[in-house]
Amino acid sequence: MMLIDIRNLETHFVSRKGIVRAVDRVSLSFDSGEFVSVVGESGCGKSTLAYSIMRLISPPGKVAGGEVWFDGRDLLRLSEEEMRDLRGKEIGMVFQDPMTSLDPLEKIGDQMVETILEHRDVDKKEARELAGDMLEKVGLPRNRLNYYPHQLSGGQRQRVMIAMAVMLNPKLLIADEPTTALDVIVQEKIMDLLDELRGEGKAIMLITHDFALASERSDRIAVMYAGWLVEYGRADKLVNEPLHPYSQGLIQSVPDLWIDREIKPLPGSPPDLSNPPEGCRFRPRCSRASDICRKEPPSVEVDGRIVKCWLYEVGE
Ligand SMILES: Nc1ncnc2c1ncn2[C@@H]1O[C@H](COP(=O)(O)OP(=O)(O)OP(=O)(O)O)[C@@H](O)[C@H]1O
Ligand code: NI
Repeated sequence: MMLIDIRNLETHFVSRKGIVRAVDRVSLSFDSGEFVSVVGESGCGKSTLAYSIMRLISPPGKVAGGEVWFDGRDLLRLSEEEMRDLRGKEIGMVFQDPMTSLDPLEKIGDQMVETILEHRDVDKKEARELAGDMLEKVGLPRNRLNYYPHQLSGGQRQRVMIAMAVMLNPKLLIADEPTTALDVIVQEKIMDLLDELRGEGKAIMLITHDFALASERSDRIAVMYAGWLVEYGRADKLVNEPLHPYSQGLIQSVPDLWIDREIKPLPGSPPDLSNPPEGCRFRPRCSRASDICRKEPPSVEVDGRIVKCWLYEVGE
């Protein structure tokens, strides 16, 4: 049994224009000690997938179907109280902008200690000790406990967020664009840190629109397009020989992946999800589209990978 097994997950947002199927029957699973990246352009449903796992979708959004098996339990069937206890303790999450999740008026150490005391049976002194240990673990000096968030750089704040996300020793860490606002060197250091946590046996789910970043560290890559999981499989295979035309397009548009190769930008942009194209949602941008693509493609297993594309349906 895998640590996390997502089956047919569906999350909708109801808008004036209709129902937005931001996560549309997505299935994927991975195990402890695996680093999985979820990639895709803006608006393809990556964050919605993460928030759905954490049950943090609020109206007008709603998880409309599916299962999220985590360590033997379906998270979608837990009570709100069980879920609150599980967040942070069993699944940690780092969000894109640390300033929205850190309290600007409270010192880093006090914020960390509060969370530890909520979940752990320790006294204040022990909690502070643990908070200091966690800062050191993410490469910050202990005295940062006495700093306010605004006294830290963006990279340091992101480290604090990661320290807070892993201080209760969760089995899974979900990081949604944790390095987007950071320069390349700091970005690499944060990636090293995630790598290290994977090395300790945690599962890492990194959400990023940066295919190059994903390809460097991941064991597996999930490619999302317009709410669909269009390709999922081992990272090395997916990067070297992408199967889905969207994966191919994404990879060809990334400068860092190959040196001797012409970079081809991927024309167009993802559809408006309140009114997606009929059949394959990638069809209007796909150079290999044919008549059959007016029908929704099946998810096919090819070479240990899952691909949602008619090209791989045997007999078509
Ligand atoms: N609170 C919301 N209300 C209505 N629609 C939403 C809401 N949050 C997300 N959506 C819609 O769901 C779809 C997926 O959005 P999501 O934020 O999950 O994409 P993403 O892949 O994380 O994009 P980005 O790379 O920009 O973060 C988009 O069409 C978006 O407009
Ligand atoms: Ni997002």
